[in-house]
Amino acid sequence: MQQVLVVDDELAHLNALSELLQAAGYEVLRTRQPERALAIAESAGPDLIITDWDMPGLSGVALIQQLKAHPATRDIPVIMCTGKMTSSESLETALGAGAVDYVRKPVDPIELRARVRSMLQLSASHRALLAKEEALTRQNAQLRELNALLDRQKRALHEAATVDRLTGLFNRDYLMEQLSREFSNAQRYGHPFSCLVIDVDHFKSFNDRHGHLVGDVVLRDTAQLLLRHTRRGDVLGRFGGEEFVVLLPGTPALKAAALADVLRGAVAQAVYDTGEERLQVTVSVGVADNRVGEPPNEMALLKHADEALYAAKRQGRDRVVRYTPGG
Ligand SMILES: Nc1nc2c(ncn2[C@@H]2O[C@H](COP(=O)(O)OP(=O)(O)OP(=O)(O)O)[C@@H](O)[C@H]2O)c(=O)[nH]1
Repeated sequence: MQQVLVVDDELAHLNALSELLQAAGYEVLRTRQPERALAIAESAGPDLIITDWDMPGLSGVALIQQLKAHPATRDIPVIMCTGKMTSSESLETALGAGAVDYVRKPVDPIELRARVRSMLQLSASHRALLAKEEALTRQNAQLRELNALLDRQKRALHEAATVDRLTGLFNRDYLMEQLSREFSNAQRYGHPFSCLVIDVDHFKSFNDRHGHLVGDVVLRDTAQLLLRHTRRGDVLGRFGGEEFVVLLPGTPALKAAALADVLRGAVAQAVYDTGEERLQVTVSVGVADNRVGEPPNEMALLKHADEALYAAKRQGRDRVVRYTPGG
């Protein structure tokens, strides 16, 4: 049942209005004290308030202003009921304060019922709209959360697909993708493009001597060391096992070999302290670019770098060898 709060200091008016509304099927809350009306409105949350204008203590206009200032009662429609509504100024004052309508005293029962009914209908649709808006806001927040979750999952999937778990560098698949892309770009724009293949020397015997776990730590630390010495734009990844690849867009073989030697030297100087032993490893590096030997595609370039790496191994390891055709 819809609830109407009636506020009027005159008992006769209060009774008359209450009876009228009850007869029309509304539940009536009533008070003769406008100050109490605020508390009742806040706790009961009636569907409509009808208030007198002239009341001791708090006038109807002041009551409406206070109701409108409070978030819990702000949206309750208020009808001003008074004999004052003779001038358009007083009508303007009442509506300006926040009343949605007014009725004149003495109250015409038919008019009052009609105004109350239409106001309650309006208020019900207003509430339904507010509820829909709230539901939409909630759904929007849920959608935002879902989107953020999807983004996180997408990032995690992308990372799983492109990152090597042991070292945190790019993995073989990603390296191959980038190799193909950078090779095509370099060929299209006539830019130099180099590739380094870096392999830890005698890693099998290192593992045999110190254990696979220590071997893992060395691979991880070597990866970080290589990362520190490469630039943004260089693509560094673990190709597999104890082999790393660095793609150097915009870099010819000579400069790439200089960088390779910096990387080789950094690895050779690094000391891995196991607590019991201070261990060192070296790397051999093969260097090739898209000019020397004119590799027709990215796989040929990689093969050139691999051939240079094996030449470095043959020549005694811990060194950098540049690819030369027929060499
Ligand atoms: N700890 C560790 N070892 C690995 C990993 N992947 C490959 N290896 C080891 O790396 C070693 C590579 O050995 P080889 O390919 O024979 O080469 P090498 O002993 O390094 O000898 P050269 O390359 O000729 O200097 C093997 O013993 C592999 O088990 C890894 O993820 N962790």
